[in-house]
Amino acid sequence: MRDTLDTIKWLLSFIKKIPFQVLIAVILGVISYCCVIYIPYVSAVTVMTSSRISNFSWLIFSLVMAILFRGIARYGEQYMNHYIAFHTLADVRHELFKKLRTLAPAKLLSRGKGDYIALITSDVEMLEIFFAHTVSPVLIATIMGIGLVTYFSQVHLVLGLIALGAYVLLGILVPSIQYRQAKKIGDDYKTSLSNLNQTVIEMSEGKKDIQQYGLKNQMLQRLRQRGDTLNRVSLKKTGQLRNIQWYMELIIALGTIWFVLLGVTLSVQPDKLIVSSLVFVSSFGPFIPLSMLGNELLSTLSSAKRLRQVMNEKPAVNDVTREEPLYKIDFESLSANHVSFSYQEDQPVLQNVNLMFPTKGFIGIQGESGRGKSTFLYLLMRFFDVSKGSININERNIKAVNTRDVYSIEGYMSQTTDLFTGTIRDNIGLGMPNASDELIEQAAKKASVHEWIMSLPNSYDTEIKQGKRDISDGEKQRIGLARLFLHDAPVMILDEPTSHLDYLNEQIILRAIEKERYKRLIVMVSHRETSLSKADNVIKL
Ligand SMILES: Nc1ncnc2c1ncn2[C@@H]1O[C@H](COP(=O)(O)OP(=O)(O)OP(=O)(O)O)[C@@H](O)[C@H]1O
Repeated sequence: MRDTLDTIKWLLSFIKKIPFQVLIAVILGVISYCCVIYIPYVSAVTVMTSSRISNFSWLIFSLVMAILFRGIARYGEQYMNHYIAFHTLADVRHELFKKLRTLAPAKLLSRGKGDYIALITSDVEMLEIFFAHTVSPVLIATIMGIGLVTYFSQVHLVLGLIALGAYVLLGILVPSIQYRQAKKIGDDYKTSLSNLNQTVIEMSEGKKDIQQYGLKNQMLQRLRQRGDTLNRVSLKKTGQLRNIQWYMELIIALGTIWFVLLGVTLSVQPDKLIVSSLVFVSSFGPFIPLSMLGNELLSTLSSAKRLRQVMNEKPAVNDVTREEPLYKIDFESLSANHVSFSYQEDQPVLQNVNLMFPTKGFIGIQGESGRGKSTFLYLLMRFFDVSKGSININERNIKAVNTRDVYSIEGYMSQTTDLFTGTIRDNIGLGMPNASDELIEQAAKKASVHEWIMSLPNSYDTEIKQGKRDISDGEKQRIGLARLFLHDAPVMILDEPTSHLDYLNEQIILRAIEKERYKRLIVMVSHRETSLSKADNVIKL
């Protein structure tokens, strides 16, 4: 419960930034429902109190005006609600991306891609229900409820109480019962949707293995199972919605019968009873959307809770921005001093590692699989903070070096290079968007990828399309290397850059790296003897 309230507070904090728009939406909503009620009210009153034809022409005029105002106000209310929703959704997305940037890369390593996609797309989209269909409708229903109950109470207190009861049932009780009933379904729905997303991604990425190992039927079965689970949960959701419509109609029908019967029993004046009954029948408009809200709000709140969880997650490391700057020309030393590290308590990955790197040269790092070689490189890059000891740059603890300085002194490259949608030029110049063509070509030449690029029809302007597999791993790695050379950091940290490559491509990359050993420090993790044989010194972890 506390968590739900905190989540609602969190959602409201976005709405609070645009109170004026919310106020307009509420005013327009109230006007629109007043117009709806005004139509039967004025018709009944005119019919009962007048027989003059001129009054009927006034009635027609006022009905036309009411319909017109109703249309305009309703459109305006919907427009404002969606304006509020899109504005706040953009705000949420902005905050989410900002947060993901602080969590990257350490805290994102353990999340599945399906999870991200669900988070960034459907979870954020789900908040629209809250922003567009909850906040102002609740305020409108509250204002309308107070006004209507006051009106009916003036006719007769009991009629006021019946109206109050019907509105409370429709606007509060039905949605909260539905909310409680559907609580589990909301979470199940999200989980099964995210599982289905994950399976589709895995199948798409692992299609070669699926083909090779004859896993087609097995994977299809898994896909079917996950699809069936999602269908089952969706059906449950729809069933609940049907029930709610039932309850709603029952409340309106029984409420109206009680209203008229009690009015007659209590001897309310017949003309007043007729007018107020007509008003009562047409007064449910503001409460019906609320009674349908429980189901929707549940999924919305479970999405919001997931988003809030990410927003509250603490980054593995906090960026340092306020220390005295270091400049890369000043690079003097890099060392690990009594470094220990564990991802989970009591499961040490590295223990008491001591290393002093030279300022220039080619240092290889070797070790059995799982010994923590990649982890050690993460610590050198400060993707994670050490559990004990320290990593020092220029004899200053890396925790007291501005993050931008760490990244300008150290460049990192891993086993695979991710290419982004854009041209090859953009991809090489990723870290230096204003780099001249000359600098980009120089970097590409150093990485031995220039000739291949020139053989493409649009050379450096060749577009790379996401997901298309028309660039080999070797070419990708060489583009990654060119990116690193352009970055021109005095320390290059490489995590098995040739592990996916054939001998020829490995040698091309190694030759490119090797030449740099007199200019900068290269720290390279590798399993391959052929790669490590070129190193000046090989350290075993
Ligand atoms: N993000 C993580 N969260 C928890 N445990 C992790 C994480 N990343 C790695 N590990 C674990 O830490 C240990 C060291 O992993 P690491 O990738 O650093 O080893 P490695 O020596 O580079 O292995 P390999 O040579 O196979 O790449 C492994 O047991 C691994 O399962």
